[in-house]
Amino acid sequence: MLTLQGLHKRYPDGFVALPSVDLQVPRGQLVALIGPSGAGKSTLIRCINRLVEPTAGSVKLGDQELSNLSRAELREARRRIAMIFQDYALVDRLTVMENVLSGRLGYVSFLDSLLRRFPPADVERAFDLLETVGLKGLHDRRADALSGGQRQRVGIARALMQQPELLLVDEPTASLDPRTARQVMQLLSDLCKERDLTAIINIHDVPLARAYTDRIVGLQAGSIVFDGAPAELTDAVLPEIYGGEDWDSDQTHLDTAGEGVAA
Ligand SMILES: Nc1ncnc2c1ncn2[C@@H]1O[C@H](COP(=O)(O)OP(=O)(O)OP(=O)(O)O)[C@@H](O)[C@H]1O
Repeated sequence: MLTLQGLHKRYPDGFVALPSVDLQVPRGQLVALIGPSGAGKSTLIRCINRLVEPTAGSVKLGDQELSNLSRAELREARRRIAMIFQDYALVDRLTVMENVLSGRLGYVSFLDSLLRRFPPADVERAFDLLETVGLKGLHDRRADALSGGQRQRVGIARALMQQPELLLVDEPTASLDPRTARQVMQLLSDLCKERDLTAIINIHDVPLARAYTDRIVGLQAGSIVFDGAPAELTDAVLPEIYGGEDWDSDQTHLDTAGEGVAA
């Protein structure tokens, strides 16, 4: 269970991105975080692993309070939380296998990490994960020789190498074509179910959020204005999250025929 209580973020320039967020996410749930640009989605997910430092409030993963950990304790706790990025954040000049194994860097000694020495069990697991994400046979390929969809699959395999309890996913499909975006969302959904993994996905694409997640949380100006099952996110509710006028002119994005057109 992930529990956020009174989570508050004020940036150094005084801007309050999150006034006070309360959210509970049970283990195994896949949550889509939606909302207009600037609503605070990235700030919220980054406050969970403290890539952005919350100004006040509580972030608990299971029984562990994350918001007051020392740097060393935080490093340890971050093993439990993996992140997947829109731009994949791979090292281009390294192979697929090296990128996937880098998910274990938090577990090996400093020297071993410098020399990129990993235990055979890790290498074996990396091969298994590459098969799981549909990249069997591509372990020796340089990361920059992959398609966008393949790169995101490497990012997912690297995240899973960490054996995390929580996945934080930042716009995983924003750089992908609609078909590949659906495949990536299906993969994330399957993996969460199989592994009882909790995930929060910051996503702009409402049809994809509706199709592939268990729960949708709508943010507006840093506050939760919708929290419900995908079926409850009716077209009538969307203007409450996105603001009426802008949304009306964007109705084409509401086509839920399954084509994930980025809004
Ligand atoms: N370092 C910062 N200093 C000041 N304000 C910031 C900083 N980072 C973000 N903000 C502001 O906080 C608000 C929330 O930003 P955030 O990136 O979390 O929104 P978002 O919902 O993820 O937007 P998008 O969908 O466009 O990525 C925005 O108004 C943004 O300008």
